[in-house]
Amino acid sequence: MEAELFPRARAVIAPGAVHVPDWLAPALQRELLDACREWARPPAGLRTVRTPGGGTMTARQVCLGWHWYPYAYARTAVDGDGAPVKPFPDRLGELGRRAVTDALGTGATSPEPYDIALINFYDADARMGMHRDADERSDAPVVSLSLGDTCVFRFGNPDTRTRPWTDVELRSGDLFVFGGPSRLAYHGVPRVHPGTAPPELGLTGRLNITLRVSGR
Ligand SMILES: O=C(O)CCC(=O)C(=O)O
Ligand SMILES: [Fe+2]
Repeated sequence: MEAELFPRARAVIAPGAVHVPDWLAPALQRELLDACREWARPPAGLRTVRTPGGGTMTARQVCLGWHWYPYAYARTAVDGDGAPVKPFPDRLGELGRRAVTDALGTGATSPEPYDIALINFYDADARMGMHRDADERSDAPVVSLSLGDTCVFRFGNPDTRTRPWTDVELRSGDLFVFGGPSRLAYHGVPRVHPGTAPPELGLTGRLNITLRVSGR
């Protein structure tokens, strides 16, 4: 990664949606990457998600706490090997709370604990279409952590899949939190920039971890 002339600034992208660059220290990125490699193993490991229309998502996914499939949550990998979903680790819950406080302030923390992690792995050609995270029964903010390659993260509005939106560059270690009026905003990943991960991390591709509250 090139050295920046100026450090990238934290930015409010929409009401309740905040980008905090370089939130995860390199050692924590390494720890999370190692953990993702373990979580990706079977049973209930990394899988290709099939949509009801017959398509497949190009980002592959593994879940912790609750298993997401289009468009609901289950306790087992119902669209995979059927195994029980791996437990949601306490340390991710703590990380989620700290992320919300740092991004949105103490008033924004959810009374319910974070209990879902969706981990998406993007290779150079993977992307994610515009969608809303609408299968949770909680309005607690979604916490997004990025590792590896830089991507374009498109953050839109709650009403339409189309403009207005803002394209944000998410790099390894960046935090993005969306809650409040932006909790149900459409968002997606139109592009990953291959080969942009910090070399010392040791990841080819991009991982994104979203932490959520199920409300169940
Ligand atoms: O990869 C990202 O940055 C976004 C992932 C996402 O929107 C999701 O998992 O619902
Ligand atoms: Fe999403």
